[in-house]
Amino acid sequence: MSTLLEVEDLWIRYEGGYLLARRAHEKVAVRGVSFAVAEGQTFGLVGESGSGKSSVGKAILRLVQPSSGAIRFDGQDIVEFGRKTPLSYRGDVQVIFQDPWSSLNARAPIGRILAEPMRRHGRVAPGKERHRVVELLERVGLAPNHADRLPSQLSGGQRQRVAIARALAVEPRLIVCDEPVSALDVSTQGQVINLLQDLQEQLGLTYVFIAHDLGVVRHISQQIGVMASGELVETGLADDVYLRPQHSYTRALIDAEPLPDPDYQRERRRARRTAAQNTADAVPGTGSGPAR
Ligand SMILES: Nc1ncnc2c1ncn2[C@@H]1O[C@H](COP(=O)(O)OP(=O)(O)OP(=O)(O)O)[C@@H](O)[C@H]1O
Repeated sequence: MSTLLEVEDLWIRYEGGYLLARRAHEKVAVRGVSFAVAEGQTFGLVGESGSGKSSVGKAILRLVQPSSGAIRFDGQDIVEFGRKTPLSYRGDVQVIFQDPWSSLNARAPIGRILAEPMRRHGRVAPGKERHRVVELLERVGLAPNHADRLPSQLSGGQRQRVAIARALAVEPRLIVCDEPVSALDVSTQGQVINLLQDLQEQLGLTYVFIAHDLGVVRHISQQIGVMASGELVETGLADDVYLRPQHSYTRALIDAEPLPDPDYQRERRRARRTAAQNTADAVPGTGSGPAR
């Protein structure tokens, strides 16, 4: 499997304005983050609020310019684009935000919201727009007549499906999913995650999936990276990170989940038993370990 996205030693600093000609403050939001994502796979990026996840996503989307480091997409360093981002990259890399309500034009019918990016990126032949819109709506589980409705006439889950369809309209290769289910109720969250997984299988999409809930990220990711204070403190296969976390911050993140996963609890009990056994084995005369 080939690597589609490679982030290498990424640093992002925000300058906080100037006070009496002196720099008031500088915020280092991302500190030397590196990871790679294979084509067709999902890299989950988790961490609490303010840990720097969205800043990494924005740098991939070219919404912030990194202070240093490289972001290679299909081998090309996109940091070197500087101020000019080619239209082809804007099409290849799309985003789904947390709040579909604020990311969709409230006054435009859904059909227009979907047709506009297709036209801009030359992804539709003249006269074929309605056909493509209906195709996209069906792909995300909506009905053709949703094309004539306004965002306000849809539920939160349906609006997020429209946001997904809009991302698909330009036939991207990579989608940055920035907390795409955080604003939805639990049953709708599951449906949207399943939809994203189905689309990945059907279209070979690659995702960077940002969330604060490790339980959600685990279900959709092959690899997970855990961020704290701008640094990637742990990375690995999704089940290893979730079931056998090495970093205390990762454990705290899982323990903070409202409904601890039974797999995780079972794995933690097993790890505690093994640790107790090892201690007993190492200290003569304690526990059930053999006396030496
Ligand atoms: N434009 C900006 N100017 C100054 N500081 C910023 C800016 N954007 C983000 N920050 C700061 O950078 C740090 C990382 O923010 P970021 O949004 O990347 O974190 P996050 O983990 O995605 O948090 P959340 O889940 O709340 O979005 C935070 O301390 C934030 O206040």
